Amino acid sequence: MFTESTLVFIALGAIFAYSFYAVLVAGQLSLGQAGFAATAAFTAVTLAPDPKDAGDLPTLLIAIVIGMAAGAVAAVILGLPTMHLRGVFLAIATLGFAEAVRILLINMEWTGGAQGTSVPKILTPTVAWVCLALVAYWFWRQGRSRYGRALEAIREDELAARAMGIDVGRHRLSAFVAAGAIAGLYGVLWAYYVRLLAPEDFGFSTAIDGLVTAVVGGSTVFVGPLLGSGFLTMVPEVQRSLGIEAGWIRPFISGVLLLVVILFLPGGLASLIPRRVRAARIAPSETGGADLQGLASRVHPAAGTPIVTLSGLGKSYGGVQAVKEVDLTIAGGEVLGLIGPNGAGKTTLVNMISGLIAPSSGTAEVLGTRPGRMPVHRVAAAGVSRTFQHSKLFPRLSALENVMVGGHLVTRPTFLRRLVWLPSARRDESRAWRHASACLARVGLGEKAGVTASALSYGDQRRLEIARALASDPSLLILDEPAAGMNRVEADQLSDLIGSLSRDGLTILLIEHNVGMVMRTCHRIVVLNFGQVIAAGTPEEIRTNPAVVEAYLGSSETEEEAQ
Ligand SMILES: Nc1ncnc2c1ncn2[C@@H]1O[C@H](COP(=O)(O)OP(=O)(O)OP(=O)(O)O)[C@@H](O)[C@H]1O
Repeated sequence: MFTESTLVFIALGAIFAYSFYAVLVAGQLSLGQAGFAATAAFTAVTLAPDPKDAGDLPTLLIAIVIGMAAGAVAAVILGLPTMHLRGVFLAIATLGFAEAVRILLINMEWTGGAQGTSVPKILTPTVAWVCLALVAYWFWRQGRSRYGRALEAIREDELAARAMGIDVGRHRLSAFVAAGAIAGLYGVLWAYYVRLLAPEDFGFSTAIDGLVTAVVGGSTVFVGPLLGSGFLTMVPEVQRSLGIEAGWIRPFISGVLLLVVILFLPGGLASLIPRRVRAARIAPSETGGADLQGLASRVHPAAGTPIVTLSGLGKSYGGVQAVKEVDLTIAGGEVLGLIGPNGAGKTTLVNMISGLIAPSSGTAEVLGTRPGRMPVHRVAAAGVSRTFQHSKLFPRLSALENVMVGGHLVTRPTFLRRLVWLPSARRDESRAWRHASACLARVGLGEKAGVTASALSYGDQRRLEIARALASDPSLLILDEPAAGMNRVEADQLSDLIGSLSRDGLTILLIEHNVGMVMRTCHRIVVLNFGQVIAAGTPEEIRTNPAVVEAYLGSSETEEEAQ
């Protein structure tokens, strides 16, 4: 059953599927890989020496280098203008590129046009499988690195990944370039195996085959493409051995399989060899310990120095003026409460402070940065970290992995060092594990490190967001309704935690509807109503301020008493 050609086609199919996997792990859907493969194949067979002069293996190696470089360059050229596109728009743009390449190649003389060009068959199953092993190895080592976690975080929730300090644009482009290089490798290997290389080998159906193989195999676990290719390549073999001749069976089964996988196995075939892979990532010995292993080393601004200065800050959405002319200073070490009725503009205001939305008027200066005028990850790097009103965890990652992503800014890149097994990479990874574990322990989730974020209770998810925000060692921590859904005991524990973080020198901006907790926890409170600051002062001053009682406290205290 395993003829030489079956073995080669399993390897080639898997390598091509890895070029889809490379971007799917970062949540990108690209169909341009056929174009990269075609560019690489024709460039390589044109530039590489003749095997008769140079020898089979040297020729193949030179062609592989040329092809991977051509694929990567094509990906940079296509990626730069398209990386801001998402989902189906990226798929369509990249598909357009692949079709344009195919049409161009058909109409060129040097490619042999539609007839194609003959290429010596010098690829052996051994070389094909060595190439596959190297590609699989690359993704295996990537998976547990800081870079791999950042890509997964982007796939799970791009906005939260930005807020954790991840440069999303750069990461998406590098994943795209890896896809281009691997598709280039596939193109070259294909060219040197099929004898006749034609632009039609890289059409729309080729791209769909690669995508289906990656998705059926599993696009979140590194063995997925290999499983997918093994499975789909074996379908016609099994069919032949059963004496079934019909040629439509393979595409039909591919289609049905895709449907079954999407409906019942969203993680693909690889999810059938499950959790062990994930669980092994969290050794029990690594989840204990409470010291921060030197990763929390930021020097916080001195108490009392202004770290947030807002002047005339405003934001309007069409006719709605969500925030109007807000002037506010937050001093280092302060715990500042931000309260106000629903729709008062609290979330809009903190979104401007953390750089997620740009103000329509006025200016904001936060820890020396200008949020709204620079990328969110640079504001985060200056020491701003936050939780979100509606949970923005990375749902398919474990609690510990969520917090490790939170530590992106305070940990060193490990991927390239992991490729060559440098011991320093292992040391850095375990420091990152221990740092994340300490953050989890601090919010009381030390025992739940291995639990998938989406499986945690609502209260635990709120705590996990705080642990993740703490992992970046922030100077300014913004908590957007962290006590929502918590009972009184949990809210009191949260209040104690905020107090202890403040004693560590953090500045905290707390948005909360639980007024009792805000009064107990904050040094100063600012009240917003209809986008404007209507009062600011100590908890006692706010409690007795008639305007605040009328606009907000009257109703919310009644609500609280009723609970
Ligand atoms: N993206 C948006 N597009 C249009 N209007 C928006 C947008 N975001 C917020 N608004 C409007 O701006 C106003 C302020 O909303 P915001 O969410 O900032 O209030 P909030 O004080 O955080 O409210 P809540 O306590 O309910 O969370 C509301 O009227 C809201 O409808």
